[in-house]
Amino acid sequence: MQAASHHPGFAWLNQSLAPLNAAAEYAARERQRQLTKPPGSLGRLEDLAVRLAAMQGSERPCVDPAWISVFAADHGVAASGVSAYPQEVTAQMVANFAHGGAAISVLARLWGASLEVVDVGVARPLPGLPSVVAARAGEGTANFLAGAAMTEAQLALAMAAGREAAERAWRAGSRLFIGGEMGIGNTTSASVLACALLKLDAAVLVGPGTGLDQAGVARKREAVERALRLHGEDAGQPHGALLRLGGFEIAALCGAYLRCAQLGLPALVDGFIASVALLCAERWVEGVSAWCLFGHRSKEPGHAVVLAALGADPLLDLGMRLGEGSGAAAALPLLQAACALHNGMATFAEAGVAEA
Ligand SMILES: Cc1cc2ncn([C@H]3O[C@H](COP(=O)(O)O)[C@@H](O)[C@H]3O)c2cc1C
Ligand SMILES: O=C(O)c1cccnc1
Repeated sequence: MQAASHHPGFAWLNQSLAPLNAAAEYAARERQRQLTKPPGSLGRLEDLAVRLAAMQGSERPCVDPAWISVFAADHGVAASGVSAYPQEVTAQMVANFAHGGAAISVLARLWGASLEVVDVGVARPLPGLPSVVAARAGEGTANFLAGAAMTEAQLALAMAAGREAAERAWRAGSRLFIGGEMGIGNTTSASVLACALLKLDAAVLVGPGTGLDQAGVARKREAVERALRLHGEDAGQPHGALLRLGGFEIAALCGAYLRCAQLGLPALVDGFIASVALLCAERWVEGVSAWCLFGHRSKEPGHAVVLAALGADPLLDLGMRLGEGSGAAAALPLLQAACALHNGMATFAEAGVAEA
């Protein structure tokens, strides 16, 4: 763990990560060899079951019930014309999540996952949404083209919002955590965070987000370049990067992945923004990504770069570029299948099938 800050709000980050269980991993691998199929014939579904066994400390892994937290917040940089959509969409989508009408709402219902929405700092939340968890670190971040995006205290609050979501999932008996995000402008924040941490040029990371045209992408790239000139020196490590360039929802996701790794709760990672949050977490405390599986490769071009930096090879590549946790949720039934096959298939001995 790097010495980032003496702010007491970060003390929880000193807790050690949970260990992976080598005995359960071995037992699961042995079981896979005995199931009625040629060894290896279920491909990555076999590896998924074995990795989940190591994480859950059980020869018989299970991802149900799965838990989804969608973190929502606004971005000061949205005022600089970096998104195809206006900032109000963040609050409007929070209402849509609460009413069950968003893509992630449908997928959560379809696969039987519980879904909560956490307001980490929407600029102007719509009134009368009792089902939204309030964990507000502010009324959106400040525009990082003018100064730091947030204060130290706000960063601690936003990361604690993620920590608490992981703890709610854990207390509810969830076996898998999915984090999603909603925040107009957050692909700009995620791009500049990744540039600062990976020391890459804006051109490598910046893409269309919600659907900018060429001129829009050029404007966004210029904004990212300006932010790097302003903050790059102080943003080479995750604490400084999140403080100066972050979003509250990205910091919350970072905190959630860190807490999942401390608790020993496997996380299924979504697209570009979620992966950048995980990059922050992994740079903060090495080993967090060992607790993560990767749902999909987003069409946002920067995602491939961040996945490579994390050494990740996601399950799906469907051309999705939505966020909200939707790409992770789309991969959830594959994890369910991996566990069901692992736990439910007969062994050669049980079925009386001859081995090779
Ligand atoms: C209706 C709507 C629903 C969404 N759900 C997720 N996002 C996604 O788009 C945003 C990031 O793109 P950018 O940086 O270009 O603003 C985030 O809120 C992200 O989750 C959405 C965007 C829109 C418009
Ligand atoms: O991959 C993502 O997370 C993504 C891409 C574009 C827009 N919003 C989210």
